[in-house]
Amino acid sequence: MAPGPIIVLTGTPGTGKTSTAQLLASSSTSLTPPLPLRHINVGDLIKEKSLHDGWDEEWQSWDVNEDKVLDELERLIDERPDGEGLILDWHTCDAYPERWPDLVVVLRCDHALLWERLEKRNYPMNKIQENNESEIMQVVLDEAQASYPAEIVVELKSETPEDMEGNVDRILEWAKVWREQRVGEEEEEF
Ligand SMILES: Nc1ncnc2c1ncn2[C@@H]1O[C@H](COP(=O)(O)OP(=O)(O)OP(=O)(O)O)[C@@H](O)[C@H]1O
Repeated sequence: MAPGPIIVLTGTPGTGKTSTAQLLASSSTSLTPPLPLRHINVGDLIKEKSLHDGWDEEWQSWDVNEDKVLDELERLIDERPDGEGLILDWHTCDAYPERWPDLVVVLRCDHALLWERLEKRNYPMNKIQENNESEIMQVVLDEAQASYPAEIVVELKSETPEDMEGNVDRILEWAKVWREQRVGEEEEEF
């Protein structure tokens, strides 16, 4: 069996990547036949495996070492079991090699709603402002569109629980079609 798809799930912090990825990963096993999608929270991985060069006090975040992150992700990609796909959940996406993603999902959210979400998390004001401006200026969407072919980049609204459920359904539908195409290609090669 061939490996499953690599889905890049990106967006400004607070747009709902982790919540969506968790629902997507848990729902993916209920497909028939199952197409397990493993959720990789890249931010957590950076902390757990120390893939950084220390803590940035001003921005209250880790100074990420991209080379280490890419090496670790490459290892996870190469070692994934047959049939398993990966969801790469991170607030940036242009560091990944172009060959990695089969789908790039950019979550979007109204900036006032995003402000509220980040305030609830007790983010420092400079970080709330920076993320808010970034969402208004669609920085992550531009980054995704500049880095990957247009046909694999999709922008999805993530403002309500219904949006999230609809987004997960859409991604699962995409995964089913992706798998059918792969099986067809394998049969042709055979
Ligand atoms: N579609 C949605 N509808 C309602 N609430 C949402 C939605 N998406 C996210 N939220 C809420 O917004 C907050 C941030 O969500 P989440 O942690 O999933 O975002 P994130 O993009 O992964 O953030 P970060 O990049 O900082 O990890 C959470 O409280 C979550 O419950």
